Amino acid sequence: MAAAPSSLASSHLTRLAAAVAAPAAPQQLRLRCSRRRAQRVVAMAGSGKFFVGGNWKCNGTKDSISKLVSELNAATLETDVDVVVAPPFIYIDQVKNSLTDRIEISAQNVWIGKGGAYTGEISAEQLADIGCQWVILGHSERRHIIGEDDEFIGKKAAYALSQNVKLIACIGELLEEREAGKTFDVCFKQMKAYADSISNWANVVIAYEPVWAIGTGKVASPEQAQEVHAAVRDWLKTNVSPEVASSTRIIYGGSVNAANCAELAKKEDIDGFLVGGASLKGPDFATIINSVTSKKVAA
Ligand SMILES: O=C(CO)COP(=O)(O)O
Repeated sequence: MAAAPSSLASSHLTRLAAAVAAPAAPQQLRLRCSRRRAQRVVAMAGSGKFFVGGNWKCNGTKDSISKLVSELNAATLETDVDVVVAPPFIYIDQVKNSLTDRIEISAQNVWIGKGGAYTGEISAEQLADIGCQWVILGHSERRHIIGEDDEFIGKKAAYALSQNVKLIACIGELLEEREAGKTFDVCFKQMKAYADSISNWANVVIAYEPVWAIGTGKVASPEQAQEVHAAVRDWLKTNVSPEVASSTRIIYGGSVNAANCAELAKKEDIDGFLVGGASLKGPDFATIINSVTSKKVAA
């Protein structure tokens, strides 16, 4: 692990404040990834299904979650979208017992290995036991506020997958890393840590979440997101396999909302979204899920 959580937390907050104050970073990335439209038959290839996750983070009460679940149960959702919500651990059982089976459940974290004398932790076996099918790992808030590093995240990923808990594997660069032209380097390093630990990618979704876009209202432009998604897919092609590159969904997260989702969804390599704040409002989250229709039009 890196520095102490408290200093990490304050420097992270400083960065977030800077990101809010600063204009979006000029695009400094090298356009070294070829457009591979010819290789991907439709706007979304691979496993085919658009994927939308709602990361509720450390939000909610029994009452507010009950209201949100009612909104989601009442929503009309496009059928060809995989939908997952990630409540705080303590409400997973409530959500599991009240939410339509149409939507799967994710945890926001998991212990690195088998359960036991690990105070305050939750194991992958326990997630599986209560019917929680997914876990989000490598989220920037756990990397930069809690201090989880690549190796720790990779081990968690491997263990969760070994217990048949599917993985939403987050990556993403800080604002200063983007401004220094290091976006690809940072994302590829984070990808390598996953690749070193993962042997079967069938149950993995990659979430590109630029840290400067998370919770700031500064969404990446569709071009900025597409550029990184295409680069990550090329990285998978070179470093894992062409099959994994074309079948693994790469979703975007960071200030996605009901108004900006359609333009993002049109991009070839954006296979869905990981949504924070807007996933706490049922109708908005439903609009984001249903932005798959923009993808179909773009195809
Ligand atoms: O961190 C996120 C999802 O994991 C994104 O959060 P926001 O949608 O609130 O920016």
